[in-house]
Amino acid sequence: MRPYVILNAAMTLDGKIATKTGSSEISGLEDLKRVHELRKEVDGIMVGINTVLMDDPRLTVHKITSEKLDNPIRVVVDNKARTPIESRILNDDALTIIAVSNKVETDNIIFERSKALSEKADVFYSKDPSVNLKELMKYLYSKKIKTLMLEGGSTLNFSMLRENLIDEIRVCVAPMVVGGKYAKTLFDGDGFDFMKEAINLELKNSYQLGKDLVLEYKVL
Ligand SMILES: NC(=O)C1=CN([C@@H]2O[C@H](COP(=O)(O)OP(=O)(O)OC[C@H]3O[C@@H](n4cnc5c(N)ncnc54)[C@H](OP(=O)(O)O)[C@@H]3O)[C@@H](O)[C@H]2O)C=CC1
Ligand SMILES: Nc1nc(O)c(N)c(N[C@@H]2O[C@H](COP(=O)(O)O)[C@@H](O)[C@H]2O)n1
Repeated sequence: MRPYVILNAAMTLDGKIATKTGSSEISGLEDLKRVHELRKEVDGIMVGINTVLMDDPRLTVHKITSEKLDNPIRVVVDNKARTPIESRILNDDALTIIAVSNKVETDNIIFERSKALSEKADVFYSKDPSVNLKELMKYLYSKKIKTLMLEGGSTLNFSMLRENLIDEIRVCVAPMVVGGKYAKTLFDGDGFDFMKEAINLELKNSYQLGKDLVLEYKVL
């Protein structure tokens, strides 16, 4: 068993989720409120380590008022235990799970960092050199995460997609373009070689929110 996974992101019309320097404020206020309504509904929110290093996100419900007392559990996929100990994701607002790779077994620095992180978070130790996402999903389900919001970045998005671990994609398309071949897109990673390998989607809903366009797809 694994959580039901909803990928949510904001991108420019040219598919970028950040500029080449990592600047990523894309959504308008209305869309951010939609995102936080979704955060309120899910049991967990997951990001890759580069997103933590670039954005220092909180990943809590903080742009809307909520009667719900608990924030979702935060999850960071972090092979080498690089999550800074002072980062906001480790504050007391919610429980945090850091998933690290088996590099902790052979690299003393990584081991020491994961030990320090375990004082502030629940550390999941994967058996593989890059966190085994299927294994991680099973673990999250065992921790009562039945619905998981995936909030980027592009590398983790593609790994989750390739492993068939995404059920829905909700994307806010902002009316702007930034260009740049080094700017992150919605899905990066290695990509597929041929169109016949593409993951097919079905558009379920689309609507305008302020200046932005929201598209909601089911992954087939
Ligand atoms: N506009 C938006 O909606 C959003 C934008 N962003 C932006 O995205 C950018 C970050 O994206 P990106 O650089 O792609 O990084 P990610 O946040 O996707 O993190 C990728 C890293 O996660 C680690 N990792 C561990 N296991 C896996 C695995 N199985 N598969 C994939 N990754 C794994 C790796 O770390 P290691 O290298 O240590 O091995 C990898 O390099 C930032 O600029 C951020 O602002 C992020 C979220 C939303
Ligand atoms: N939906 C959305 N729109 C944008 O414009 C964004 N830049 C993001 N980014 C994601 O939200 C995280 C920040 O969360 P906090 O406000 O700090 O809780 C960021 O790290 C991305 O995952 N999302």
